[in-house]
Amino acid sequence: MNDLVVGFIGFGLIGGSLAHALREQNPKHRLIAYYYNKNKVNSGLTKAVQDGVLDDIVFDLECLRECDLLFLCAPVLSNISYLSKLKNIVKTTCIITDVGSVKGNICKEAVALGLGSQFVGGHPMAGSEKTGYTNSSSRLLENAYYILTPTKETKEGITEILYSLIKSLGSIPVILSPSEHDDITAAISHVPHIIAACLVNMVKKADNEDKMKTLAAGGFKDITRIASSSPVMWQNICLTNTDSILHFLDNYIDSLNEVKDSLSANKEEAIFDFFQSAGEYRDSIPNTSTGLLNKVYELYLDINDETGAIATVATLLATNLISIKNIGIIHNREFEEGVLRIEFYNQNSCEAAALLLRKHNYTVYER
Ligand SMILES: NC(=O)C1=CN([C@@H]2O[C@H](COP(=O)(O)OP(=O)(O)OC[C@H]3O[C@@H](n4cnc5c(N)ncnc54)[C@H](O)[C@@H]3O)[C@@H](O)[C@H]2O)C=CC1
Ligand SMILES: O=C(O)C(=O)Cc1ccc(O)cc1
Repeated sequence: MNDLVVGFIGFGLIGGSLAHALREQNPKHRLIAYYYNKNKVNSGLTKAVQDGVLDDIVFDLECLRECDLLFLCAPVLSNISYLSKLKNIVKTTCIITDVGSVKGNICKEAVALGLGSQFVGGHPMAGSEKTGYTNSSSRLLENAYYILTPTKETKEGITEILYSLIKSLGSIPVILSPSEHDDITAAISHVPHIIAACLVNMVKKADNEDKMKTLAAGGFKDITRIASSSPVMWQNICLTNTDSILHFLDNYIDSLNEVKDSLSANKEEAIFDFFQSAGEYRDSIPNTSTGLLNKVYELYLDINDETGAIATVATLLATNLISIKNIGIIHNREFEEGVLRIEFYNQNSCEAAALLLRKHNYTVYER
């Protein structure tokens, strides 16, 4: 990729992670971030300059005139409001994209302002409940799906350029329409965040002596981790993807009422089926999770059912200096016969192991 001038508006967890990844991909890109308050500069931005991740902080949107590529990385409503301010500033050749969790409104606004031809919506499907540059890392984007939503008017070639750039940063680009994006993310991200917050608030209300908080175990913590996310960010998401969120919230309320009915009527079989069908679908979700917290580097491998087969694989990897984090036979619906699952410490080891094992005629599955 050529040396680019890349601008950021909003420079926290996601903006910072993109900047890290761009810097690693090509140290010669010029990376600049706009900040809206000259008198109280965000310490993350100053740190990014010290780290050599940013070249400059600018306080005037006019300074973004030189950008070849502009990432809007503030909360969704702020990103939308910047488009009208940028309209008479950016070059016509500048590609404008955003990273917001909702895509319909911003794509519509870009078209309405006449910026549709140079705008492509973007959304890295990776992140965490943490905020700010200090929590950012290029690893956040590694192997993460990164959705791109061109507008009806995006000029030919623009989406392709962004697609290649995203790929070169280690993410997996996927193209969707803005409405399909908003529907999918309402179901798999936005409603689950609301549910996590509801669960926490339910316990908070009932927990008069903090006994519940003290005793809260792994399951509760797993399902509510995302309740610690930025309230501003989630307020913005709820205010912009309202229709899709309401639709899936209605479905969710229906399913809660079904469970309630099964419990009230003591329907043993229905209660069992409820948990079983959820478990089956949950187990079928690929384990190649994204984000800093749960990244898993794993391979699956057919091996002969004979003594020493696992040891042979482990020895082959060890003699090639590839460290194993975990190894074991697994059985699930996808691999009915059972396969060997090997987990590694990082992406490089995982890729090197796949190459090596294939060279030794093993059948390797990467998910
Ligand atoms: N946190 C996550 O896991 C993910 C977030 N997103 C989206 O990325 C965007 C940014 O989120 P994060 O980086 O997580 O949040 P963050 O809170 O870490 O960073 C947001 C940054 O925007 C700045 N900002 C706020 N209002 C601004 C304004 N009016 N003008 C300029 N800058 C402003 C803040 O100072 C902060 O540095 C949001 O639109 C969010 O929907 C997308 C994928 C994952
Ligand atoms: O922390 C998590 O697991 C998340 O779900 C992070 C996240 C938050 C918002 C998005 O639009 C995408 C990903």
